[in-house]
Amino acid sequence: MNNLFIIEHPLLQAKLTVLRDKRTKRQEFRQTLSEIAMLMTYDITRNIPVSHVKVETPLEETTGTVLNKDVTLVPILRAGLGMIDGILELLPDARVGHVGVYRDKKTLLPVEYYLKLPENVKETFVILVDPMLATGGSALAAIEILRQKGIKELNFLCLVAAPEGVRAVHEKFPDVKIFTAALDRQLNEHGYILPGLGDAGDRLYGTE
Ligand SMILES: O=P(O)(O)OC[C@H]1O[C@H](OP(=O)(O)OP(=O)(O)O)[C@H](O)[C@@H]1O
Ligand SMILES: O=c1cc[nH]c(=O)[nH]1
Ligand SMILES: [Mg+2]
Repeated sequence: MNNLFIIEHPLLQAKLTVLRDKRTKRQEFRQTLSEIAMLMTYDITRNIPVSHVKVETPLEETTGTVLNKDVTLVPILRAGLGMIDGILELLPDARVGHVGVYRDKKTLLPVEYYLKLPENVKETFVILVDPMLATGGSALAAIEILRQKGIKELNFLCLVAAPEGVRAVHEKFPDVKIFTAALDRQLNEHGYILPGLGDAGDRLYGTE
């Protein structure tokens, strides 16, 4: 699939296994999700725009690299928040916008309830963040909102994706880059990802 990037690094896959394990308790789940997000940031920023500057080492002048675009992280509440601290470890200066979308448990349709973005968001490198891409409804709702704000280039960082969700996003927005640690098998009849890791928001916040 075009514009789908599966990050298969062993360190990351080992952490994903901890998250999948139903015995993993809240504190370890939180910590591990944050760590995995940090590791994925390394990959997702591979194509971030840079410029070159002169730098003096103690021995001579050489050419160095600086990032030349501000970064905006946009977590989809609530579960996306669980990845933000880890990403900020590598991008401490990033701005954070918030999009509140939850999935109605019966209809599985997205319900939007909050939006706050930085003023200049369309001039920045934007990373939309949510650990779970299931039917794709929540991601699509968030992407529509960001597109309406004039954001053209979008990177979507998730952890576990279902083929149904990837298809739904790419049917409508083929140019959105989706980065994930796993492309799982399918959705069950309640819209949960199989094998998945359960309800990410509930496991993070103890609301199961
Ligand atoms: O692709 P979809 O079918 O839309 O499902 C994925 C969404 O479901 C979960 O959120 P949830 O609705 O449980 O909200 P929460 O994060 O507040 O728990 C998850 O964090 C995604 O946002
Ligand atoms: O498997 C799933 C699907 C949607 N949301 C989750 O948190 N988990
Ligand atoms: Mg949830």
